[in-house]
Parts: sequence; C-alpha cells; structure tokens
Amino acid sequence: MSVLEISNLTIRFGGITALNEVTLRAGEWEIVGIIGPNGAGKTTLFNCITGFYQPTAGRVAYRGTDITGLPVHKRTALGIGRTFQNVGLVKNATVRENLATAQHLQVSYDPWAGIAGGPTTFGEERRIRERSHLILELLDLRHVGEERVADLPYGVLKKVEIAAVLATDPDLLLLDEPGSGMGPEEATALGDTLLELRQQFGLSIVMIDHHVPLVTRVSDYVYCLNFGEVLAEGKPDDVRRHPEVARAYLGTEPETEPEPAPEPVPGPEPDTTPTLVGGAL
Ligand SMILES: Nc1ncnc2c1ncn2[C@@H]1O[C@H](COP(=O)(O)OP(=O)(O)OP(=O)(O)O)[C@@H](O)[C@H]1O
Repeated sequence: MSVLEISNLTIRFGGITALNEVTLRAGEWEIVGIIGPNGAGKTTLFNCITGFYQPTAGRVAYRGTDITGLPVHKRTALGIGRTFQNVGLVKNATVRENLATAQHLQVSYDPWAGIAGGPTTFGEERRIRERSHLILELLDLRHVGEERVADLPYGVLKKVEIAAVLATDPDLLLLDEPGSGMGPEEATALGDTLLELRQQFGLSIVMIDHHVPLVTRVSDYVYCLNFGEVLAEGKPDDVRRHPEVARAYLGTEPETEPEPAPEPVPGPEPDTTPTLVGGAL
C-alpha cells in the first residue's frame, strides 16, 4: 500500500492554476524527490498534502484513507510531519527546548499531572529527553543543543528544523528545501543523514529541493514539476537526463551562465551531464 497517494490534484488561485491534474505516490520507506523551477507548484503541493490548502479537484490519500478534507492538525496527528521553506522555530529558545516543545504537543499526561508531577510525568519527560538526545546525535547537532536558535547559522537551522519535526514522531516526513543554503559537502552529508534517519525511524520522505545532486543521490523516485504539471517522473538518473527537465531548468534562468564543467574524473565512464545553475543537474 502507498503511504501517500495523490490523484489528479488541481488547485487554482483566481486565474492561476498552481497544480493541474498532478498524480504522485510515495511508498513505504521510500524517499521521493520533487524538483522543478521556481513557481512550478512544489510548495503548493506540500500545502495540499498537509491541509493548508484545499485543492480545487483531486484526492490526497494517506495509507489508503482519503484525507483531502481533513484539517491540518488531524493530518499531523496521523503522522504527517513537515518542514517549511522559511525556518519555523521558536527563535529565542534553545535547540533542545525547541525539540522538547515539539514533543510536548504529543505527551500523554494531562496538564494537571504535569503541574503536580508524578511517575507518569517523569517517565514521559525522560522519554522526551532521550528522544531529543537521539535526534541531536543523529543529526550531528549535540554541540548546539544549548544554543539559542536565533544565534545559529542558516545551514545549521535547516537541520534543527528537521530535528524539530522528527521530534513529533512523524511517519511521513515532508522536507521543503532541506539543502538550501548548503554547499556541496554539507548537502552530501545531509543526504547521508536523511538515509540514516529513514533507517532509524522507519520514515517515508518526500523532499523538495533545488539541489539536484542531493535529490538524485538519496531519492528512490523523482518527480519534476513545471507550471503545475508533472513534466517527468522516474528513477533519479532518468529524470536528471530527461531533455525536458534540462530545458525547464535552463528556461527559468536564461541569463545565467552554467558553472564551468568540473575536471573529468578518471574512471570508466565520467558523467557528462551538463551542470546547471541554482542546484545543478
Ligand atoms: N496562496 C496563493 N495565492 C495565490 N497564488 C499562489 C498562492 N500560493 C501559490 N501561488 C502561486 O502558485 C504558483 C506555484 O507556487 P509555489 O510556491 O507552489 O511554487 P514552487 O515550485 O514552490 O516555487 P519555489 O521553488 O520558488 O518555492 C505560483 O504562481 C504562485 O504564485
């Protein structure tokens, strides 16, 4: 059974059709990448999956159940966790406090028990601390655990955002541009981390990113959106080499020169795919 199944999803804002008949699925333990030029409809798709937007037509199903009409909080309770393109954290709190806050949304004891204290409360609090610890460890964030979010550089913030969503114990993780603001080395490390998180927490992941090398490396399947429609889909390398995909990316930034090609790497078959701007195919 698919974890996520989107069928013929259409959403219009006045005269703009942001998504047109989009059909997409993510299987159990799959990492699905979504690429596409600016304005292609990627974030709108996430907003329809999470319930921030109601589609004009079409269906969103989660583990076989139609959730198209469900409000945001009910989808979150089902296990759909999402990061935002512009980091959404409590800036004046520390990283560890942010993780604890995210988990307190899920605690099983009632507020009065929390005030009075007691074995259930202490057990739950210990579980929260342990989970925070594990997440910080896995994301290599332990050294910033006691730092204020406001004092962190952007690349670290993006990881803290993932950590905060993981703290809510999602089953399906939607990541909106987790690699933005990262250099190639950081993005490679992030890719390794995502693969490990999937393993550790048994997650299915849908990830939007302009950093195409990151998407193609970690994804099992990739969709390329353009003008609200699925332009190409398939195995990462097939989508990366799809002529329409290259055209769509180049078409968005005609005035920008592609980066110079890297020195050929000695080996049986060097990759001759052109490098494109803003995320590089
Ligand atoms: N609430 C809204 N009201 C009106 N138009 C909207 C709204 N949300 C999205 N759009 C429009 O829908 C289209 C798709 O936008 P969206 O943000 O989903 O693209 P994107 O692929 O995520 O782009 P980017 O890579 O720049 O984030 C754009 O034309 C955008 O202006």
